[in-house]
Amino acid sequence: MNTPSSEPRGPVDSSRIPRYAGPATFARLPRLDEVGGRTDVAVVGVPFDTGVSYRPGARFGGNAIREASRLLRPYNPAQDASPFALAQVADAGDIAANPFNINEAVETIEAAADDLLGSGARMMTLGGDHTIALPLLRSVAKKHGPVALLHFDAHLDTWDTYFGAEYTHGTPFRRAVEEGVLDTEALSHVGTRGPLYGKQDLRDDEKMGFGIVTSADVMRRGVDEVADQLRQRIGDRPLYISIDIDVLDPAHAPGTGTPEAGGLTSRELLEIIRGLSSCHLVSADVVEVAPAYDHAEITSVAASHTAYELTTIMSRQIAAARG
Ligand SMILES: N=C(N)NCCCC(=O)O
Ligand SMILES: [Zn+2]
Ligand SMILES: [Zn+2]
Repeated sequence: MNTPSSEPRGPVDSSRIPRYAGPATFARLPRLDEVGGRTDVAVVGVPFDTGVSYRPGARFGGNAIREASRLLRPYNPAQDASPFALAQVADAGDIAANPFNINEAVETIEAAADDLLGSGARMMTLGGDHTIALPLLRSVAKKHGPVALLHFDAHLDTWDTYFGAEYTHGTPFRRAVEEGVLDTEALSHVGTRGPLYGKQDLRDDEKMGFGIVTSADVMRRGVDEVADQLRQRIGDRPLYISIDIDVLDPAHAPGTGTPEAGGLTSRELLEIIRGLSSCHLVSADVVEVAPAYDHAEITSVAASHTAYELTTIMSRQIAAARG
């Protein structure tokens, strides 16, 4: 059992056991049951993609990210931290969501998140399609109240319905605003681009409280200025970061279901995240990795590094809070 006085159990030592050997956990970390069922940061998969509007396949994203994360090393120089030594990080396996019933799947994901967050863990969730952000945010809000949201995505995901369905990967953040689980003073999309259904999409989104940093804004203003602006908007509120991997340009993330040209580079994404290391990050997700469209693990490597930076932020804060 991990207690503040016991040392966290870290990843398998890749100088003794080849990193390509054995079943994959995120970053070769222990499974949750190997650390007594309690952890500070739970990396959890949600193999669910019944909410997609175009190419399916994100149900395989979590395991692709785990496979691609074998090469992550324990010290993160960009944040000057050893995330797996500062706090216990463990792989909590997958949430078994019903692929034939979206409403039931959303309930299952919320209940599983309640259990993990209730045990004191922060969640680093690996999707799955973007539908899963809604039950995750519901659960986070039960614990922290309405949270600030930083949403990296080519898309707004604040649309209303598709084919009459309310729970889809294009609608989670409209539902979240309607349900009051978000702090509407601190909502930002980053990396937005591509064609919309109409100008009203932007008006609706603004009315919900979102600010937009487009992909072109990131290019023109640079990552430091963008991170500064986001930090100011977030302040010391509890923050949830949701990263749709299609925020990256298809050159950096071909393995996804709804690709849009003109996106961020993986370097830009990682640098913006690092610029947010002082924010109070309560949980995060990386979603929409669909390995069937990937090549040479380009997308899943980018996603694994993204999850590594987010995990580092959470671990540093947990260690700092312990003093
Ligand atoms: N969340 C993602 N990846 N995509 C949403 C796109 C919704 C649409 O097809 O309009
Ligand atoms: Zn998207
Ligand atoms: Zn999305």
